[in-house]
Amino acid sequence: MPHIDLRTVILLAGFMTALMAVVLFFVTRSFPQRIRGIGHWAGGTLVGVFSGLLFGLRGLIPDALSVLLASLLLYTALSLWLSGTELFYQRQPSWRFQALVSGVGLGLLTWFLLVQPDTNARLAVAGLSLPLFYGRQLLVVFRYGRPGFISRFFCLVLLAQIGVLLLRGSSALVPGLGSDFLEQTPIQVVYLTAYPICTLMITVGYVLLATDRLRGELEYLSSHDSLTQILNRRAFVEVCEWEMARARRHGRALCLLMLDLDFFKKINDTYGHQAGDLVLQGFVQRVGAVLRRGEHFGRYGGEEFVVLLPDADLEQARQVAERIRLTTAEGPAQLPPVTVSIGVAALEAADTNLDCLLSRADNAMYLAKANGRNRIEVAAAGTREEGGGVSPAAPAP
Ligand SMILES: Nc1nc2c(ncn2[C@@H]2O[C@H](COP(=O)(O)OP(=O)(O)OP(=O)(O)O)[C@@H](O)[C@H]2O)c(=O)[nH]1
Repeated sequence: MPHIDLRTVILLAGFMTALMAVVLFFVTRSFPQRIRGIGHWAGGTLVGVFSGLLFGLRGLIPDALSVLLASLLLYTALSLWLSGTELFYQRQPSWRFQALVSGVGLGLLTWFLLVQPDTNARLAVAGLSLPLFYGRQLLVVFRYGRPGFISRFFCLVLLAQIGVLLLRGSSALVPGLGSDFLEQTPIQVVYLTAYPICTLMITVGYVLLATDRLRGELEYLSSHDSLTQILNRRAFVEVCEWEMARARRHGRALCLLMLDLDFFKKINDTYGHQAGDLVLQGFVQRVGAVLRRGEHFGRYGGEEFVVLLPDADLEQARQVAERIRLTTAEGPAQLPPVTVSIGVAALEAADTNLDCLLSRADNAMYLAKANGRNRIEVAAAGTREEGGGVSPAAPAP
């Protein structure tokens, strides 16, 4: 095996991890405060760097510093990392678990340094207790992480780190395989090279997780209405186009509802704009409760909303519209009463684009307004012109 200066490896890895700590501190400062845990990751990385430096000075400084203080810093660093991950996923930090593992680990390390000196026992204690911190992080990411490449990458790196530590810890218990910390044995060379690389990759994982969270939030903000949290017009149109193409490909039905709250201006004028906002939110909540998975709901503008019903024929769509009309009129007692007018249109072969379908639903909705509001009008097949082909089957308010 080629000669590798292990002290240099540790110091170099410490330098690179210190750079990652700086990156994480920048991320902490520039990312929104609501994304929690990044500060803990940055702090843990910095503490870990000092711990690595002390370990690297083994033999040059007293053991109390290069073993005990270094270990204390390492357990602290891993506690901060674990807490950061728990906070990142809106979990309570597991303080008791962290205190227990750190307390038992540090107690045994002190015993095997000062009372009954035994290097292999210390390596075994560290190798078997530190994976508990990584294992718990792994569980948190596995349970609460957003499915996708970044979570998978992070879990794999954590698994690799757990493997490296367990290998080192258990090999210290096998007679003949134990060695001192900076000794040039194959197992120690592998351990002291793999461990810092995994540590570095974990810090890269933290940066990736944080940027992925921010990307997800920006994506949500750009596609959802800020008042009602449903799809905004742009995102709804995208969904509609996708569903229209799918319906055409598979020869399936598709219906669109155009909903407009009645006399909404009066609500604003009578109760104030804030009460108007609450009415809009209450309306969205009630309509959301009527809709099923796979049905899409968007805010088209002001007090105008749209619902897309894949695989629904006109009769099914009319039934959904009626449930929406009823639940709106029932409204909660603590909010100003409101009603809704609804236009229903089904996708037809003649609808060359989404605008055709939207305009037929819109026309039917205007007819519902003209016919007295708080009612449903259905655009009959083949109607393209304003006001044409309205079903008389619409229920009376
Ligand atoms: N509170 C609140 N009001 C809004 C919002 N967006 C639009 N509006 C109001 O909605 C009202 C719409 O009024 P109009 O277009 O005249 O329609 P309407 O009073 O509902 O009458 P009809 O549609 O004919 O039944 C306007 O007063 C807008 O200011 C919003 O986000 N919050």
